[in-house]
Amino acid sequence: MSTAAGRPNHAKAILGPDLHARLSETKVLLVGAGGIGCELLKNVVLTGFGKITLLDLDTIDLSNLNRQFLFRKKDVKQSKALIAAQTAAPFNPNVQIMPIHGNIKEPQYDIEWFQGFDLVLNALDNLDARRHVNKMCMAAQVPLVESGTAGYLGQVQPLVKDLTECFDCIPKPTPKTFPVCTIRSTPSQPIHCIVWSKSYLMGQFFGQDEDATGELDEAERQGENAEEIATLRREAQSFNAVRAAIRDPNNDGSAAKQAFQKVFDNDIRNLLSMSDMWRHRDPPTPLDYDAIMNESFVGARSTAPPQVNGAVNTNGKPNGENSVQPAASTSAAGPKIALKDQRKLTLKENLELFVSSVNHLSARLAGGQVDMIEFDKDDDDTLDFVTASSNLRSIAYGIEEKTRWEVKEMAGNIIPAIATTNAIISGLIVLQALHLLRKSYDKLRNVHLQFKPTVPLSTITLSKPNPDCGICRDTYTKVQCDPSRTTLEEVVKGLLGDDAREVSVFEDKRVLADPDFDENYEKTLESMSVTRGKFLSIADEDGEWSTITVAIADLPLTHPSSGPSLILPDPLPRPTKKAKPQIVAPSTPPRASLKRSAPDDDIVLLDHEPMDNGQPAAKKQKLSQPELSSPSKKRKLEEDGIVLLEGADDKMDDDVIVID
Ligand SMILES: Nc1ncnc2c1ncn2[C@@H]1O[C@H](COP(=O)(O)OP(=O)(O)OP(=O)(O)O)[C@@H](O)[C@H]1O
Ligand SMILES: [Zn+2]
Repeated sequence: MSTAAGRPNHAKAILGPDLHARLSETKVLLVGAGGIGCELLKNVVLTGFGKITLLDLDTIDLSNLNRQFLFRKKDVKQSKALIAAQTAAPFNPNVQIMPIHGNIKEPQYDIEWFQGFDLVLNALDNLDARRHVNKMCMAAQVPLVESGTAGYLGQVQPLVKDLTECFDCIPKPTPKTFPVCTIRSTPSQPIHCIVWSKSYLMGQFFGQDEDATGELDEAERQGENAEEIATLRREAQSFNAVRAAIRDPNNDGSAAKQAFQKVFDNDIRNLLSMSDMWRHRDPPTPLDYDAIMNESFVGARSTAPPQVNGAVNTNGKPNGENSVQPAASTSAAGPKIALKDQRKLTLKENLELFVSSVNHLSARLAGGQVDMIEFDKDDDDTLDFVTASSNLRSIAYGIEEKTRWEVKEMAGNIIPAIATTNAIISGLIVLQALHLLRKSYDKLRNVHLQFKPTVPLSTITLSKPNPDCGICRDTYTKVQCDPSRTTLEEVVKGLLGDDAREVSVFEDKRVLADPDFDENYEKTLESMSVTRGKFLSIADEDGEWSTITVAIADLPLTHPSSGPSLILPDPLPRPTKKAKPQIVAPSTPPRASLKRSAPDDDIVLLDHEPMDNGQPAAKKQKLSQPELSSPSKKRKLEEDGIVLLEGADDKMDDDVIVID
């Protein structure tokens, strides 16, 4: 029987009537309707999970169609969740699919919402959303199956609070970073130029206006080197002039030339004047706009391969290392028939691409539709800009140029998505989900799809939670309240009851109170933006007791408006005694995080200041003080990219890009 109506019989025969009947009552949440999510939805529908909620924030892109089989060309630009639900619903008329077009991080998807599910299945593509769902599932005590694919590799991991590791038990590998001087002044590889262009230059030209004048005035007052400050001021002013020209509605195209001359000519000349810098390395060559355009430019080195048919460049030498870059408009890498994206551009072509991309981006900003533009690998104008500007920088520094295709891969950190991998992983997710529903916890496995033809799948018995984990070792609880009428003190003191321990209180990365800082206790939660969907963490000062993490939920709908503004849990949460505080990383080696595309995860631009959460300086300052005696919290903050400086002498790793 192969009709939709008959399909559940297959599942029933395999699962047995009991589990099959239970499945129809099972409420499952699927987060993500992309590559894995589409396959997974098809599987859960056919298996007979009766009540499926499918959530995705995105709309369908043309590039999704080669592997996200629930979508067709006519669906492009429509909500992924809606269309996936519509396409999959007829596969099994016995199931209900409730699609939601939204971001899982929105506050309405709070602890109570998560508690409405029996099971959560992740099909996400970024660390941030994965960590969020992990925390929500730990707080709501709902089992989660986490998954990811990267090319031919994949992983499925069931996560159950108190029974197994959670997603955050093992620190994820530190994102790839480069020393700031390499990016700013002394690149030696194509990736350095791509990072510079994507993460620095894009922001300077098209990003939000960050007026550095105040900071420089302050630095001057503090007695910093006056000459250096004057140079920084000049640099900021010339960037401001270019930014203004780019945003000028009357820009006649001259902004692109101005931008080019600033970064590829003037700035390089300034760098060359620091002769010490070039004692042991090859100096860069300033690029001359007019000479390149009229094909008379001589001077920059190119590593572009020789042209076909033994072609020679304008000065008679074959192209290659240390030869002179021709300004000719023929392709440096091959015949004209090569795909536009897959051939290297000449110097002049790169300049022309720079000019046209700046003009396009400038028109978008000057038109007032947007006030800033960020790099997006699927936005042709930003990709053109990053391709052209990174290649121009490479040429100035004698580094090999890259094709637009290669730049897209490197800047977008893309590993090709493989539909078969997604299909295998989605099948494995359902198998683990069934173990969870049967409560066959001893059968749960961490499964890896690997590149070994003889052993394509490896299964690993699940590890116990890491006792130092800053997420799953917390004691979770919930308060229902009206945040506009409830003070921090009412919540904290109410939850601690007779417990008179000294504590610090956090909301995410913000320190709201500690034993020496109690001004916030009398404030309402709302005045500190602690509202529905957020968590407060109450950490023991001595690190002896587990942190109490409190989910903020709304008052019940039936709660009388004249009733109390806060309903505390009954019984009150009981933190557990920690074995011994440790400030060491767990012994388990970090595993590779499986994410196929995570352009924003791979590069960290760290400022000397801790992350600005829009908080006043005093509170940000709190973060840099050593009172964070809850070791798990400290480790978690460090993983989040917050650097806790223990004292005045503490130094930042120099393996970090600091862009100011
Ligand atoms: N915070 C979030 N809330 C809801 N959905 C999310 C969130 N973050 C990511 N997603 C969704 O997770 C899905 C991941 O799927 P996938 O990795 O196939 O990405 P994609 O965007 O479809 O593909 P590609 O990145 O290759 O263009 C995407 O559809 C994305 O919209
Ligand atoms: Zn954990």
